[in-house]
Amino acid sequence: MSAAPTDPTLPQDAQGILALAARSMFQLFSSISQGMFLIDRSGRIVWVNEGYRRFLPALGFDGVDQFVGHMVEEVIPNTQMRRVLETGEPVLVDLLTNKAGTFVVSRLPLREEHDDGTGPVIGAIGIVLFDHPQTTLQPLVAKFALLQRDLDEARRELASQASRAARNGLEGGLPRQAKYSFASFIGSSPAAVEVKRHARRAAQSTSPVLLLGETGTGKELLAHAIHGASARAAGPFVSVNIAAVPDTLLEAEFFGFAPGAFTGADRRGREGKFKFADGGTLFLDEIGDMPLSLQAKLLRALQEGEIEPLGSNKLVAFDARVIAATSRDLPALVAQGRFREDLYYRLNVLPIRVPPLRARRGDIPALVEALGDEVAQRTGDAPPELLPDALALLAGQHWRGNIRELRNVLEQVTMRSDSQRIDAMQLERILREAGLDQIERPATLQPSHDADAQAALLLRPLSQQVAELERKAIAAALASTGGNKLATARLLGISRATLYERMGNP
Ligand SMILES: Nc1ncnc2c1ncn2[C@@H]1O[C@H](COP(=O)(O)OP(=O)(O)OP(=O)(O)O)[C@@H](O)[C@H]1O
Repeated sequence: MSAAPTDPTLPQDAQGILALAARSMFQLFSSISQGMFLIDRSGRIVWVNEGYRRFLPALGFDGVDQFVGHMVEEVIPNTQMRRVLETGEPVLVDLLTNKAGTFVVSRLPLREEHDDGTGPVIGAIGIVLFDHPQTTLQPLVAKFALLQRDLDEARRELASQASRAARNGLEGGLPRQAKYSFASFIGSSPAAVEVKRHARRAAQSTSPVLLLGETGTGKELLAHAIHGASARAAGPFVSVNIAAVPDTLLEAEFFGFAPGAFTGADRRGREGKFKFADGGTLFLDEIGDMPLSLQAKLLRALQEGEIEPLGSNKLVAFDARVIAATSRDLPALVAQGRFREDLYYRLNVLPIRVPPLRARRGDIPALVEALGDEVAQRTGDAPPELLPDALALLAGQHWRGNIRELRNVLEQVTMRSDSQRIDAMQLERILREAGLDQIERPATLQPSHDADAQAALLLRPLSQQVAELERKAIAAALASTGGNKLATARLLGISRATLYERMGNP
């Protein structure tokens, strides 16, 4: 059988075929990727393709001359190209965030020609696979952001534990003490002052406290502060996040277990969180997620002051003050039969509603300053300075994730901006790049025809304008106190009778 005739336009030797494959792969990547550049052995940019040039303005360059010829880390913030040069290892897929946005990138080493591909590294190639991954790779990026957030929180916690340990002269065996005090709760708006007043009062009592509020509003922070200001401050502060522990492990986590209580259990048995919290405070976070099957046992423990470790048949007394928290609507869960009514009343002795950030927008400048300093300390960058129009833009947002989300935005600002002074336009761009889906623009930042409309609104009878403002203030205060009239009246500095009168005469 004769071999098929070879194509005379193709190289006939293996080396030639490989060289051709490498050339066409290079061209293919150059045309299908969003952009490509090359650096030499010293890390200097030596070439960029057409695609890459469109990122230059966002990186702060007017022309390619300001980019090519410079060291890669001088012109691309947060780049990891140097590592590829140093290790010779490719990074096939990575996320890069800098002031030009977030990108999915590849980094490949370039080696001197060598038969087995192990020649010395003579440069590297950077490829932007996707820009705007927020839209193209939304699920992946959302997951990444979530993981990043958890990692940041864990790092913060570790850092603060380490500094406390250093202060206490401890190496290991950290005491379980309050991490925050009332001073850590930033805010002097009426809603913030009111919630701190309630919490301080709760610290003087021994009854159970129930902290209610959206995610990220500071419920855990307040639980620490209440413990730290209570007579039990010298005792332990022990917390259980009920939503984070699998249902099957919760009972052992709460009450402990006797030696050999179940297959796989530690032979020596273990004490539970109730016992760990003896003499101190037990913080039950996400109590609304407590499985119904365990609620009866929790209720009994709270009523009797005794627990029964799994598999022990023995009752053990404990002495812990309970603070519970939830972002869920407990009365609704009770109505649906998913939360025991008797347990709800047992926990709801001192309820404290923690207002969402949008109900205390006046605290945003102080929070920006405190959280900005904290971010700067961690990243080693200077804290961002937000100009008044940028602060107004922040104040106008909905803040579904509350303080946690605000901190995240400040982290993005520090990471994505070169200048320290940020105005509303820069901030709006960063918010968009950070994936904030809906950006509210406050009236003061609307285009001028809106400003005209605002001016016209001021030219109406004063009584009408005052009544309107009063209605808005009452509605906002009612929303922030969850409809509690006494707290609303206090917040607004009026008597309850006046509040009822104003509500009846809108
Ligand atoms: N008033 C505040 N001042 C300063 N930092 C705050 C304030 N409130 C919350 N934080 C910070 O915001 C983050 C979230 O707060 P925290 O964990 O207490 O909220 P949470 O209501 O318990 O949230 P979740 O329900 O999701 O557990 C924490 O890092 C906390 O330190």
